[in-house]
Amino acid sequence: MSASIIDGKAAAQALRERLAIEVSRIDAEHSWVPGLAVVLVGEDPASQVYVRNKGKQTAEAGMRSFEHKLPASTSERELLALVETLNQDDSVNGILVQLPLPDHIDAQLVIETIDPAKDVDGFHPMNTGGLSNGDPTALVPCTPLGCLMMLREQFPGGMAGLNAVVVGRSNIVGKPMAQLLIAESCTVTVAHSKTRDLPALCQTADILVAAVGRPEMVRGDWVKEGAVVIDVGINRVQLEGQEKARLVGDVAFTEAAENARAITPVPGGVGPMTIACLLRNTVVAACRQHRVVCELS
Ligand SMILES: Nc1nc(=O)c2c([nH]1)NC[C@@H]1CN(c3ccc(C(=O)N[C@@H](CCC(=O)O)C(=O)O)cc3)C=[N+]21
Repeated sequence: MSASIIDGKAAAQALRERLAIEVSRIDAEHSWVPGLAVVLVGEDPASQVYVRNKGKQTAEAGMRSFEHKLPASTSERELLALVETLNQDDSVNGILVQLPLPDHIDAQLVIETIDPAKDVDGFHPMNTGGLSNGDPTALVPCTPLGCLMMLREQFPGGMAGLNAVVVGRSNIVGKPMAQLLIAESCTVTVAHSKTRDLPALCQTADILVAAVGRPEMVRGDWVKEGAVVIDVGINRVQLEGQEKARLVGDVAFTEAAENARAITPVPGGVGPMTIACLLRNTVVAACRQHRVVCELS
């Protein structure tokens, strides 16, 4: 079988178009627009890519974008004070503090300082707890949410009873992805660096989500015939004799595409959907804060 390629870029654009329509409806009926604040401390390259695309797309959807770029030397106290200011600011409906943060800042403390109602990353314990309890009002982390949306398109009849393997157990992707798949009634296994015989485990997966951050670790023969493969990895690899770094996923794409029924590419797969879901979470959060019904389909 040769896999169909899941077009995350197109799916993200379609989602952003629906968001723009909802934002203009809200503006017309209620005279406010959702606002998203992004805080970047220091100069992590992955975060810079993210911020670049995000600011543009927030504005294109008709929303307000507030960027706070702070030097790497910013103290924990200063960052917490900024978060508290943003918590109090009614024009800010969503707050995202880019991770990773410099070592001298306690990232968990920063996350726990964000008002859970404005935590559009879905990292606050109130939201992670809500997700695991099946609370429909919990804000869901953007990357796993984007993966779920693409999976739902692949399984019009639902995912109940399917074997899902999530490779990676991070708080940002692996754990919340597993929760979402459990809620879809999949049988979920979370694999990680200590997992024994990872290839054999992956071969049992109807749904395989790779989120480990290791370039092309998942090989073609790990993929079951007809599986749907979601590649969350965004790895910059420097090839010899080439000037520019190339982006590759956690999955060896060409090999895996021979066995998979459908697969996300890198770039153009999960990445664009992550940003679109961030905007979605901001619109949803803004509607809740204003106690108006969100009419997103
Ligand atoms: N609090 C927080 N939340 C995050 O969600 C978060 C973060 N911190 N820190 C950094 C990482 C990274 N991240 C990306 C999202 C989209 C693309 C993206 O759109 N990638 C394009 C490629 C862009 C390119 O060409 O370089 C694609 O995959 O097609 C990349 C990276 C979100 N992150």
